[in-house]
Amino acid sequence: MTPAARIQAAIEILDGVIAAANGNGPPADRLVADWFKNHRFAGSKDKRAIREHVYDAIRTCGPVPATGRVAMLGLVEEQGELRELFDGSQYGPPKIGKNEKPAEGGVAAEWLEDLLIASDVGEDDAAALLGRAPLDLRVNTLKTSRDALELPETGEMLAHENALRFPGGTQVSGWPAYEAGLVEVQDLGSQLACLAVGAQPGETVIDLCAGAGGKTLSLAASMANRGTLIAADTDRRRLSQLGPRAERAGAEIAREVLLDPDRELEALADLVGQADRVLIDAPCSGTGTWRRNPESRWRLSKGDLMRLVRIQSHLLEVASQLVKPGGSITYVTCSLLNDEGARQVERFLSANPDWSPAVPELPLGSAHGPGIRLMPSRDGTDGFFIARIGKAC
Ligand SMILES: C[S@@+](CC[C@H](N)C(=O)[O-])C[C@H]1O[C@@H](n2cnc3c(N)ncnc32)[C@H](O)[C@@H]1O
Repeated sequence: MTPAARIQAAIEILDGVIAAANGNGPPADRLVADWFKNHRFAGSKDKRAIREHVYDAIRTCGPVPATGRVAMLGLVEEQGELRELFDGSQYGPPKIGKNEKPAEGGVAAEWLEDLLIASDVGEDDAAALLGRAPLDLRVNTLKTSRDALELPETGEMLAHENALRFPGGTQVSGWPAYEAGLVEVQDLGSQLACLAVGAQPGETVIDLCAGAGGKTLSLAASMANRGTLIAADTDRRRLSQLGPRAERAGAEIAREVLLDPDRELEALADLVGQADRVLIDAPCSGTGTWRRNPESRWRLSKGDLMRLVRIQSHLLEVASQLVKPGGSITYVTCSLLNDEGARQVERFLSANPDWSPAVPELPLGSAHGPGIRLMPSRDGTDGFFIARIGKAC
Protein backbone atom coordinates (compact mmCIF):
# COMPACT_ATOMS: atom_id res chain seq x y z
CA MET A 1 0.00 0.00 0.00
CA THR A 2 1.18 3.54 -0.62
CA PRO A 3 1.52 5.86 2.39
CA ALA A 4 -1.50 7.80 1.06
CA ALA A 5 -3.57 4.58 0.82
CA ARG A 6 -2.72 3.82 4.45
CA ILE A 7 -4.10 7.22 5.44
CA GLN A 8 -7.31 6.54 3.52
CA ALA A 9 -7.59 3.11 5.18
CA ALA A 10 -7.20 4.74 8.61
CA ILE A 11 -9.92 7.25 7.69
CA GLU A 12 -12.30 4.40 6.79
CA ILE A 13 -11.57 2.60 10.05
CA LEU A 14 -12.03 5.83 12.00
CA ASP A 15 -15.47 6.28 10.41
CA GLY A 16 -16.34 2.87 11.85
CA VAL A 17 -14.86 3.73 15.25
CA ILE A 18 -16.92 6.94 15.39
CA ALA A 19 -20.15 5.15 14.38
CA ALA A 20 -19.45 2.46 17.00
CA ALA A 21 -18.79 5.08 19.69
CA ASN A 22 -22.07 6.84 18.86
CA GLY A 23 -24.07 3.60 18.60
CA ASN A 24 -22.52 1.43 21.31
CA GLY A 25 -20.84 -0.77 18.69
CA PRO A 26 -17.63 -2.81 18.90
CA PRO A 27 -14.39 -1.35 20.33
CA ALA A 28 -11.72 0.19 18.10
CA ASP A 29 -9.30 -2.75 18.33
CA ARG A 30 -11.98 -5.10 17.01
CA LEU A 31 -12.78 -2.75 14.11
CA VAL A 32 -9.09 -2.46 13.24
CA ALA A 33 -8.71 -6.28 13.32
CA ASP A 34 -11.84 -6.71 11.16
CA TRP A 35 -10.55 -4.27 8.58
CA PHE A 36 -7.27 -6.21 8.32
CA LYS A 37 -9.20 -9.48 7.97
CA ASN A 38 -11.24 -8.03 5.11
CA HIS A 39 -8.24 -6.44 3.33
CA ARG A 40 -5.76 -9.26 3.08
CA PHE A 41 -3.50 -7.31 0.72
CA ALA A 42 -2.34 -5.17 3.68
CA GLY A 43 1.13 -6.35 4.74
CA SER A 44 2.59 -6.16 8.22
CA LYS A 45 4.17 -2.72 7.63
CA ASP A 46 0.87 -1.43 6.29
CA LYS A 47 -0.96 -2.78 9.30
CA ARG A 48 1.46 -1.21 11.74
CA ALA A 49 1.22 2.19 10.02
CA ILE A 50 -2.57 2.08 9.72
CA ARG A 51 -3.02 1.07 13.35
CA GLU A 52 -0.74 3.91 14.44
CA HIS A 53 -2.61 6.47 12.34
CA VAL A 54 -5.95 5.30 13.77
CA TYR A 55 -4.86 5.48 17.41
CA ASP A 56 -2.85 8.68 17.00
CA ALA A 57 -5.89 10.33 15.40
CA ILE A 58 -8.19 9.10 18.20
CA ARG A 59 -5.81 10.58 20.77
CA THR A 60 -5.76 14.01 19.10
CA CYS A 61 -9.56 14.47 19.17
CA GLY A 62 -11.14 15.60 22.45
CA PRO A 63 -14.87 15.15 21.82
CA VAL A 64 -16.10 12.55 19.35
CA PRO A 65 -15.25 13.89 15.85
CA ALA A 66 -17.82 14.12 13.06
CA THR A 67 -15.93 11.93 10.57
CA GLY A 68 -12.78 9.89 10.18
CA ARG A 69 -11.45 12.48 7.76
CA VAL A 70 -11.70 15.40 10.21
CA ALA A 71 -10.13 13.17 12.88
CA MET A 72 -7.22 12.52 10.53
CA LEU A 73 -7.00 16.25 9.74
CA GLY A 74 -6.62 16.75 13.49
CA LEU A 75 -3.61 14.45 13.35
CA VAL A 76 -2.20 16.42 10.42
CA GLU A 77 -2.10 19.46 12.75
CA GLU A 78 0.30 17.48 14.98
CA GLN A 79 2.16 15.51 12.31
CA GLY A 80 2.57 18.06 9.50
CA GLU A 81 4.38 15.55 7.26
CA LEU A 82 1.06 13.74 6.72
CA ARG A 83 -0.42 16.75 4.89
CA GLU A 84 1.21 15.91 1.57
CA LEU A 85 -0.33 12.41 1.66
CA PHE A 86 -3.75 13.99 1.08
CA ASP A 87 -2.81 13.96 -2.60
CA GLY A 88 -5.93 12.82 -4.43
CA SER A 89 -4.07 9.75 -5.73
CA GLN A 90 -6.05 6.65 -6.72
CA TYR A 91 -6.26 5.00 -3.27
CA GLY A 92 -5.31 8.03 -1.20
CA PRO A 93 -7.52 10.69 0.41
CA PRO A 94 -8.73 13.69 -1.64
CA LYS A 95 -6.70 16.89 -1.32
CA ILE A 96 -7.42 19.08 1.70
CA GLY A 97 -9.93 21.81 0.79
CA LYS A 98 -9.29 25.45 1.71
CA ASN A 99 -12.19 25.56 4.17
CA GLU A 100 -11.79 22.10 5.65
CA LYS A 101 -11.36 22.16 9.42
CA PRO A 102 -9.76 19.54 11.67
CA ALA A 103 -11.69 17.91 14.50
CA GLU A 104 -11.66 19.63 17.88
CA GLY A 105 -8.64 18.75 20.03
CA GLY A 106 -8.38 18.54 23.80
CA VAL A 107 -8.65 15.66 26.21
CA ALA A 108 -12.36 14.85 26.16
CA ALA A 109 -15.80 16.40 25.82
CA GLU A 110 -16.13 19.66 27.76
CA TRP A 111 -18.32 18.24 30.55
CA LEU A 112 -15.80 15.45 31.15
CA GLU A 113 -12.81 17.82 31.07
CA ASP A 114 -14.60 19.96 33.66
CA LEU A 115 -15.04 16.94 35.93
CA LEU A 116 -11.36 16.04 35.57
CA ILE A 117 -10.35 19.58 36.51
CA ALA A 118 -12.74 19.49 39.49
CA SER A 119 -11.06 16.22 40.50
CA ASP A 120 -7.62 17.92 40.66
CA VAL A 121 -6.37 16.36 37.43
CA GLY A 122 -3.95 18.98 36.08
CA GLU A 123 -3.19 19.66 32.43
CA ASP A 124 -0.08 17.44 32.37
CA ASP A 125 -1.90 14.65 34.21
CA ALA A 126 -4.76 14.82 31.71
CA ALA A 127 -2.39 14.78 28.72
CA ALA A 128 -0.63 11.70 30.16
CA LEU A 129 -3.99 9.91 30.26
CA LEU A 130 -3.72 9.79 26.48
CA GLY A 131 -0.12 8.59 26.30
CA ARG A 132 0.94 5.08 25.34
CA ALA A 133 0.86 2.37 27.96
CA PRO A 134 3.77 -0.03 28.49
CA LEU A 135 3.19 -3.74 29.03
CA ASP A 136 3.51 -4.83 32.64
CA LEU A 137 3.82 -8.41 33.84
CA ARG A 138 3.11 -9.82 37.27
CA VAL A 139 5.37 -12.65 38.32
CA ASN A 140 3.16 -15.48 39.55
CA THR A 141 4.62 -16.33 42.95
CA LEU A 142 2.51 -19.49 43.07
CA LYS A 143 4.93 -20.89 40.50
CA THR A 144 8.15 -18.86 40.51
CA SER A 145 9.94 -15.72 41.71
CA ARG A 146 11.26 -12.67 39.87
CA ASP A 147 14.85 -13.85 40.43
CA ALA A 148 14.22 -17.37 39.15
CA LEU A 149 12.24 -16.29 36.09
CA GLU A 150 13.79 -16.61 32.64
CA LEU A 151 12.26 -14.51 29.87
CA PRO A 152 13.28 -13.91 26.23
CA GLU A 153 13.61 -10.18 26.96
CA THR A 154 14.81 -8.30 30.02
CA GLY A 155 12.07 -6.34 31.73
CA GLU A 156 12.44 -3.18 33.79
CA MET A 157 12.16 -3.80 37.53
CA LEU A 158 9.33 -1.79 39.05
CA ALA A 159 8.36 -0.50 42.48
CA HIS A 160 6.47 -3.70 43.26
CA GLU A 161 8.74 -6.71 43.74
CA ASN A 162 6.65 -8.92 41.44
CA ALA A 163 6.29 -6.46 38.58
CA LEU A 164 8.27 -6.19 35.34
CA ARG A 165 7.79 -3.67 32.53
CA PHE A 166 8.25 -4.10 28.77
CA PRO A 167 7.58 -1.75 25.84
CA GLY A 168 3.92 -1.50 24.84
CA GLY A 169 3.03 -4.03 22.15
CA THR A 170 5.53 -6.67 23.35
CA GLN A 171 4.03 -10.01 22.33
CA VAL A 172 4.30 -12.17 25.44
CA SER A 173 1.57 -14.71 24.74
CA GLY A 174 3.99 -17.00 22.86
CA TRP A 175 6.65 -16.91 25.58
CA PRO A 176 7.12 -20.30 27.29
CA ALA A 177 6.97 -18.59 30.72
CA TYR A 178 3.59 -17.08 29.82
CA GLU A 179 2.24 -20.37 28.51
CA ALA A 180 3.38 -22.09 31.72
CA GLY A 181 1.54 -19.52 33.87
CA LEU A 182 4.70 -18.09 35.42
CA VAL A 183 3.65 -14.55 34.48
CA GLU A 184 0.39 -12.68 33.97
CA VAL A 185 -0.19 -9.49 32.00
CA GLN A 186 -1.30 -6.94 34.60
CA ASP A 187 -0.73 -3.21 34.84
CA LEU A 188 1.39 -2.16 37.82
CA GLY A 189 -1.56 -0.10 39.09
CA SER A 190 -3.76 -3.22 39.24
CA GLN A 191 -0.97 -5.06 41.03
CA LEU A 192 -0.79 -2.27 43.61
CA ALA A 193 -4.58 -2.36 44.03
CA CYS A 194 -4.26 -6.05 44.95
CA LEU A 195 -1.36 -5.28 47.28
CA ALA A 196 -3.62 -2.74 49.02
CA VAL A 197 -6.08 -5.53 49.88
CA GLY A 198 -3.40 -7.11 52.09
CA ALA A 199 -4.86 -10.62 51.65
CA GLN A 200 -3.13 -13.23 53.83
CA PRO A 201 -2.95 -17.03 53.64
CA GLY A 202 -5.85 -18.70 55.43
CA GLU A 203 -8.23 -15.74 55.23
CA THR A 204 -11.67 -15.44 53.64
CA VAL A 205 -11.41 -12.95 50.78
CA ILE A 206 -14.12 -11.91 48.32
CA ASP A 207 -13.30 -10.33 44.97
CA LEU A 208 -16.76 -8.85 44.50
CA CYS A 209 -16.31 -7.58 40.92
CA ALA A 210 -13.94 -10.26 39.70
CA GLY A 211 -14.64 -9.95 35.96
CA ALA A 212 -12.32 -12.38 34.17
CA GLY A 213 -10.33 -12.75 37.37
CA GLY A 214 -7.16 -10.71 36.76
CA LYS A 215 -7.10 -9.55 40.38
CA THR A 216 -8.45 -12.84 41.74
CA LEU A 217 -5.31 -14.59 40.44
CA SER A 218 -3.14 -12.02 42.15
CA LEU A 219 -5.06 -12.45 45.43
CA ALA A 220 -4.67 -16.24 45.22
CA ALA A 221 -0.91 -15.69 44.97
CA SER A 222 -0.90 -13.33 47.99
CA MET A 223 -2.82 -16.02 49.90
CA ALA A 224 -0.32 -18.70 48.77
CA ASN A 225 -3.34 -20.80 47.74
CA ARG A 226 -4.53 -21.13 51.34
CA GLY A 227 -7.92 -19.95 52.58
CA THR A 228 -11.21 -19.12 50.89
CA LEU A 229 -11.21 -16.93 47.80
CA ILE A 230 -14.50 -16.04 46.14
CA ALA A 231 -14.57 -14.54 42.65
CA ALA A 232 -18.00 -12.97 42.19
CA ASP A 233 -19.44 -11.02 39.29
CA THR A 234 -22.74 -10.42 37.53
CA ASP A 235 -21.26 -11.10 34.09
CA ARG A 236 -21.35 -14.81 33.27
CA ARG A 237 -19.19 -14.48 30.16
CA ARG A 238 -16.37 -12.64 31.94
CA LEU A 239 -16.48 -14.90 34.98
CA SER A 240 -16.28 -18.01 32.78
CA GLN A 241 -12.80 -16.92 31.65
CA LEU A 242 -11.45 -17.33 35.18
CA GLY A 243 -11.47 -21.16 35.22
CA PRO A 244 -8.90 -21.69 32.43
CA ARG A 245 -6.81 -18.75 33.63
CA ALA A 246 -6.78 -20.07 37.21
CA GLU A 247 -5.75 -23.50 35.97
CA ARG A 248 -2.83 -22.07 33.99
CA ALA A 249 -1.77 -19.95 36.97
CA GLY A 250 -2.17 -22.78 39.50
CA ALA A 251 -4.64 -20.66 41.52
CA GLU A 252 -6.48 -23.52 43.17
CA ILE A 253 -8.57 -21.70 45.77
CA ALA A 254 -10.59 -19.37 43.52
CA ARG A 255 -14.31 -20.26 43.56
CA GLU A 256 -16.65 -18.52 41.11
CA VAL A 257 -20.02 -17.15 42.21
CA LEU A 258 -22.37 -15.62 39.64
CA LEU A 259 -24.41 -12.75 41.08
CA ASP A 260 -27.77 -11.23 40.18
CA PRO A 261 -27.55 -7.44 39.97
CA ASP A 262 -29.30 -5.85 42.99
CA ARG A 263 -29.64 -9.29 44.63
CA GLU A 264 -25.93 -9.97 45.11
CA LEU A 265 -26.26 -11.12 48.72
CA GLU A 266 -28.57 -14.00 47.77
CA ALA A 267 -25.74 -15.95 46.12
CA LEU A 268 -23.32 -14.89 48.86
CA ALA A 269 -25.66 -15.55 51.81
CA ASP A 270 -23.28 -18.00 53.51
CA LEU A 271 -20.55 -15.34 53.53
CA VAL A 272 -22.50 -12.52 55.19
CA GLY A 273 -20.39 -11.23 58.11
CA GLN A 274 -17.66 -13.78 57.32
CA ALA A 275 -15.12 -12.06 55.06
CA ASP A 276 -11.78 -10.83 56.33
CA ARG A 277 -11.42 -8.73 53.22
CA VAL A 278 -13.56 -7.68 50.28
CA LEU A 279 -12.13 -6.14 47.14
CA ILE A 280 -14.52 -3.95 45.14
CA ASP A 281 -12.89 -3.38 41.75
CA ALA A 282 -15.93 -1.37 40.81
CA PRO A 283 -17.35 -0.84 37.34
CA CYS A 284 -16.40 2.74 36.45
CA SER A 285 -15.92 5.29 33.69
CA GLY A 286 -12.39 3.99 33.05
CA THR A 287 -10.92 7.50 32.78
CA GLY A 288 -7.67 6.06 34.13
CA THR A 289 -7.35 3.56 31.27
CA TRP A 290 -7.67 5.90 28.30
CA ARG A 291 -4.05 5.08 27.40
CA ARG A 292 -5.28 1.62 26.42
CA ASN A 293 -8.74 2.50 25.08
CA PRO A 294 -8.54 6.14 24.01
CA GLU A 295 -11.87 5.98 22.18
CA SER A 296 -13.70 4.89 25.33
CA ARG A 297 -13.88 8.57 26.33
CA TRP A 298 -16.15 9.14 23.32
CA ARG A 299 -18.57 6.53 24.62
CA LEU A 300 -19.14 7.89 28.10
CA SER A 301 -22.29 9.97 28.69
CA LYS A 302 -23.38 11.88 31.79
CA GLY A 303 -26.13 9.29 32.19
CA ASP A 304 -23.58 6.43 32.10
CA LEU A 305 -21.57 8.15 34.78
CA MET A 306 -24.60 8.64 37.03
CA ARG A 307 -25.53 4.97 36.61
CA LEU A 308 -21.99 3.86 37.48
CA VAL A 309 -21.89 6.08 40.56
CA ARG A 310 -25.15 4.49 41.76
CA ILE A 311 -23.79 0.95 41.26
CA GLN A 312 -20.54 1.82 43.04
CA SER A 313 -22.33 3.08 46.12
CA HIS A 314 -24.63 0.03 46.07
CA LEU A 315 -21.56 -2.24 45.92
CA LEU A 316 -20.08 -0.54 48.98
CA GLU A 317 -23.31 -1.37 50.84
CA VAL A 318 -23.20 -4.99 49.65
CA ALA A 319 -19.55 -5.39 50.61
CA SER A 320 -20.15 -3.91 54.06
CA GLN A 321 -22.62 -6.73 54.78
CA LEU A 322 -20.03 -9.36 53.88
CA VAL A 323 -17.18 -8.13 56.07
CA LYS A 324 -16.78 -9.41 59.59
CA PRO A 325 -15.93 -7.09 62.52
CA GLY A 326 -12.26 -6.09 62.19
CA GLY A 327 -12.29 -6.85 58.46
CA SER A 328 -11.80 -4.44 55.56
CA ILE A 329 -13.05 -3.32 52.18
CA THR A 330 -10.61 -2.22 49.50
CA TYR A 331 -12.46 0.03 47.08
CA VAL A 332 -10.81 0.51 43.69
CA THR A 333 -11.73 2.30 40.49
CA CYS A 334 -9.62 2.85 37.39
CA SER A 335 -11.04 6.36 37.30
CA LEU A 336 -9.68 9.74 38.35
CA LEU A 337 -13.09 11.31 38.89
CA ASN A 338 -13.83 12.18 42.50
CA ASP A 339 -17.49 11.22 42.04
CA GLU A 340 -16.35 7.62 41.54
CA GLY A 341 -13.51 7.62 44.04
CA ALA A 342 -12.86 9.87 47.03
CA ARG A 343 -16.45 11.14 47.22
CA GLN A 344 -17.94 7.63 47.17
CA VAL A 345 -15.80 6.53 50.10
CA GLU A 346 -16.32 9.78 52.02
CA ARG A 347 -20.10 9.40 51.64
CA PHE A 348 -19.97 5.77 52.83
CA LEU A 349 -17.81 6.66 55.84
CA SER A 350 -20.06 9.52 56.91
CA ALA A 351 -23.16 7.27 56.75
CA ASN A 352 -21.44 4.35 58.52
CA PRO A 353 -19.66 5.44 61.71
CA ASP A 354 -18.44 1.92 62.50
CA TRP A 355 -16.14 2.14 59.46
CA SER A 356 -12.92 4.19 59.25
CA PRO A 357 -10.08 4.71 56.74
CA ALA A 358 -7.19 2.23 56.91
CA VAL A 359 -4.98 3.73 54.21
CA PRO A 360 -2.67 1.07 52.73
CA GLU A 361 1.05 1.63 52.37
CA LEU A 362 1.94 1.51 48.72
CA PRO A 363 5.30 2.18 47.03
CA LEU A 364 3.68 4.64 44.58
CA GLY A 365 0.76 7.06 44.49
CA SER A 366 -0.28 10.15 46.38
CA ALA A 367 -2.83 10.71 49.13
CA HIS A 368 -6.20 11.73 47.78
CA GLY A 369 -9.09 12.17 50.22
CA PRO A 370 -9.57 8.94 52.15
CA GLY A 371 -7.41 6.95 49.72
CA ILE A 372 -4.52 6.99 47.29
CA ARG A 373 -4.43 7.99 43.68
CA LEU A 374 -2.17 6.55 41.01
CA MET A 375 -1.55 8.65 37.91
CA PRO A 376 0.03 7.82 34.54
CA SER A 377 1.87 11.17 34.70
CA ARG A 378 3.52 10.64 38.09
CA ASP A 379 3.43 6.90 38.72
CA GLY A 380 3.62 5.45 35.21
CA THR A 381 0.60 3.26 35.91
CA ASP A 382 -2.97 3.41 34.69
CA GLY A 383 -4.98 5.92 36.72
CA PHE A 384 -6.54 4.45 39.86
CA PHE A 385 -8.24 5.49 43.08
CA ILE A 386 -7.60 2.99 45.88
CA ALA A 387 -9.05 3.21 49.38
CA ARG A 388 -9.11 0.70 52.20
CA ILE A 389 -11.61 1.08 55.00
CA GLY A 390 -11.89 -1.02 58.13
CA LYS A 391 -14.93 -2.20 60.10
CA ALA A 392 -14.75 -1.71 63.86
CA CYS A 393 -14.17 -4.90 65.91
C1 LIG B 1 -13.47 -3.04 36.57
S1 LIG B 1 -14.31 -4.48 36.12
C2 LIG B 1 -13.50 -5.73 37.05
C3 LIG B 1 -12.18 -6.17 36.49
C4 LIG B 1 -11.56 -7.35 37.20
N1 LIG B 1 -11.56 -7.21 38.63
C5 LIG B 1 -10.14 -7.58 36.73
O1 LIG B 1 -9.19 -7.36 37.48
O2 LIG B 1 -9.97 -7.97 35.57
C6 LIG B 1 -15.84 -4.32 36.96
C7 LIG B 1 -16.67 -5.57 37.01
O3 LIG B 1 -17.82 -5.32 37.83
C8 LIG B 1 -18.84 -6.17 37.39
N2 LIG B 1 -20.12 -5.74 37.99
C9 LIG B 1 -20.99 -4.81 37.55
N3 LIG B 1 -22.04 -4.73 38.39
C10 LIG B 1 -21.82 -5.62 39.39
C11 LIG B 1 -22.56 -6.00 40.54
N4 LIG B 1 -23.72 -5.45 40.84
N5 LIG B 1 -22.05 -6.95 41.34
C12 LIG B 1 -20.84 -7.52 41.04
N6 LIG B 1 -20.10 -7.20 39.95
C13 LIG B 1 -20.58 -6.26 39.13
C14 LIG B 1 -18.74 -6.07 35.88
O4 LIG B 1 -19.36 -7.18 35.28
C15 LIG B 1 -17.23 -6.05 35.68
O5 LIG B 1 -16.73 -7.34 35.42
